[in-house]
Amino acid sequence: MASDVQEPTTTYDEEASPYGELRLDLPALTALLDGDYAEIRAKVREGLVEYASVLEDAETMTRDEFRERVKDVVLELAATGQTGMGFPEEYGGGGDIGASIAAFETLGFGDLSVLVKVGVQFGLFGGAILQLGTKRHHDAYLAGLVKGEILGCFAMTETGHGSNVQALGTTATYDPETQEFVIQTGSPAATKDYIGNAAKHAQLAAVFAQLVVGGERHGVHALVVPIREGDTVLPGITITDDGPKMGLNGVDNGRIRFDGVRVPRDALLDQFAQVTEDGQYVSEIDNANRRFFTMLGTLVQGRVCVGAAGISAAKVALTIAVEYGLRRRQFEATQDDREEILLDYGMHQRRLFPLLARTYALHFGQQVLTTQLHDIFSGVNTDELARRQLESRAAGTKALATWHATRTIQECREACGGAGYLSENRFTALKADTDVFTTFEGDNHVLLQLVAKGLLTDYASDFEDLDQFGMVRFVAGLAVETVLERSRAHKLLEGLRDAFGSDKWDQDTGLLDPNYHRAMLEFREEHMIGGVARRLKRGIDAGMNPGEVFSRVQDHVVAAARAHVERLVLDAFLDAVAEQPDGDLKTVLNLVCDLHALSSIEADRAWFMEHGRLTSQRSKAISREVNELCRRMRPVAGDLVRAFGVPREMLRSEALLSWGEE
Ligand SMILES: Cc1cc2nc3c(=O)[nH]c(=O)nc-3n(C[C@H](O)[C@H](O)[C@H](O)COP(=O)(O)OP(=O)(O)OC[C@H]3O[C@@H](n4cnc5c(N)ncnc54)[C@H](O)[C@@H]3O)c2cc1C
Repeated sequence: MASDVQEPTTTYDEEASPYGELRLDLPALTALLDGDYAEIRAKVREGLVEYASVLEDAETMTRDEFRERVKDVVLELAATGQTGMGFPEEYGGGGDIGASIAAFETLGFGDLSVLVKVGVQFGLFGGAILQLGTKRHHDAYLAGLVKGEILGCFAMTETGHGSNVQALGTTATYDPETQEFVIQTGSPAATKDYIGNAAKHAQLAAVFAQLVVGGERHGVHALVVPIREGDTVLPGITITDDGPKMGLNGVDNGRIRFDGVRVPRDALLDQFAQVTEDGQYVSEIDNANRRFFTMLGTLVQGRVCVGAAGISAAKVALTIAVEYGLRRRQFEATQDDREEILLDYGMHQRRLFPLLARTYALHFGQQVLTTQLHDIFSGVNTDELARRQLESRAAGTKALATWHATRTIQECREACGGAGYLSENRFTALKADTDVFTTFEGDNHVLLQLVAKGLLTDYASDFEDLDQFGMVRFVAGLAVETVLERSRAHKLLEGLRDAFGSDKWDQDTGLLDPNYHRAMLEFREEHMIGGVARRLKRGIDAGMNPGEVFSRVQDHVVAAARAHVERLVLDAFLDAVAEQPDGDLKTVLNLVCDLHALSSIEADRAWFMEHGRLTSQRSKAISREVNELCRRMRPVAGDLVRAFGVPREMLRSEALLSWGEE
């Protein structure tokens, strides 16, 4: 695609602009976005182009044919080594977790059934074997699954329980006579449900079940259970298809029931708990809750990947909408004798550019998360607190990124008008396939409650022992001063007054001052966390049931968590900009970051006004500034989306993207 499609019709007073004339070095920006794993991303991009026809196959093939096609693509990818990068080298993997996330993120530009099937096979199933299993499981399965010779599924969710996994109904009961576990589904609600790879292709399942040893229940554990040989489902196992879905129809999701299925003692993935031959349950982690959350914590990579994929899907949508906006004309709006370019309309800029800026912010937020994950899982960082913070950050980033994807894809579809509605222009698949990102790997609202739990308890060492009610009791049990201390908003305000040298820092500071942006987001975060803590404590002190207190405060809890992650994302963007040497690239990034920060404040201006941080005058000034920033972004908008490096073939949209060419 040409990089100089249409010059904007709007002119600017460059001298009056704090950014001056905008020039963008496209390769330099792409290199910055691709980061440390540019080579791997390039390889995955090439691969995407090779099997680009899969995007069309999703529309033309029957569901059964398409599932087989997707499976074949996944196996081809496995053969090239693109999907095994996170596994140890001794089993044919690449031994680099950061690389595996970068590869997955880049795969997110392509067909999302392929992406999700890769996620199920290598991330979920492979991740369970790697993280929850021990050497004998690694020796038995890893080399085969990395090559795609062993296909597996991750059978955690049941019809009755998705978010509350601790309440699963499937049981694995140890029989010391035969040294086997007996897997039993029990009630219909305990049927494994929505399980990717289960309906057709998986030979093995990592089954999550309540472990019963010597008549005693020890909570949820995972076991490897063979479910199929060739196409034949094994005795005692019933598998049914989940049927057509809203999207991702290249993935074979299914339901599994187990009736007295026996597996050897070795089938228990026993990294965190073992069962001896004579039926003794042994674990170094005494507390069942903590054990459970420790096990789940090792699977955090799945969440990191889904957030990354959401951001990639948003990039695809924005690339199409901005490129189309640079070509499509409607109405004669200026003196020019031609109709106006869509992207020159203020409204079009307003709709797309804040989303584009936020995509950049989330990209940098995700980069920080990936680095943290890599360091912790590669043993570079062994700090326990950092591990807990990583889990929280992964949950929060996944929620923000996937909601952002849903919103962005819809706006971009509308921005392409009727053309956006045609399947050949990609939005049908983007909308349908990403919709569930907000639900799987943890429902977003539930994930944000997890984030809030960490914040309210300051990631205390017993953080993982606490369920919702435990958390309420924990906060309620804190001394009043401690709860007040948790609300650092007051102190923060004093600090800000000193730092800005003004009592009215929130009115006097320049709207484009990054310290102002950060201060606003930090104030909101601290104020909200403090407010939640006080409300929880007040409810308990008044003798209310902890469950009821929590339920009443829940909207506040989720808002606080969201505010926290918003601030983390802004910090990541600010840091990325600050690290750049002075020059054109930094200037453009500053503009994008300013737009992200100010449009975020604008989006929540009711809250800031309610809490005395924004006068109505300043609020209006912020809206004017957002408009101005959008106008200024217009000349570089095309290159800002091109820097994402979405391969042309992944956009499809032939007619749409050649619009206006003679
Ligand atoms: C296409 C697809 C693929 C999937 N693949 C797999 C897979 O391979 N393996 C697997 O194990 N699972 C898989 N899942 C399951 C998925 O992880 C669950 O659907 C998800 O965790 C949500 O659980 P649920 O459906 O039971 O929803 P529920 O937990 O019933 O939630 C329903 C609604 O209630 C709300 N809610 C729940 N609890 C609370 C609370 N405490 N407070 C306030 N609101 C609450 C939620 O926000 C949500 O909006 C898949 C699902 C789909 C749709």
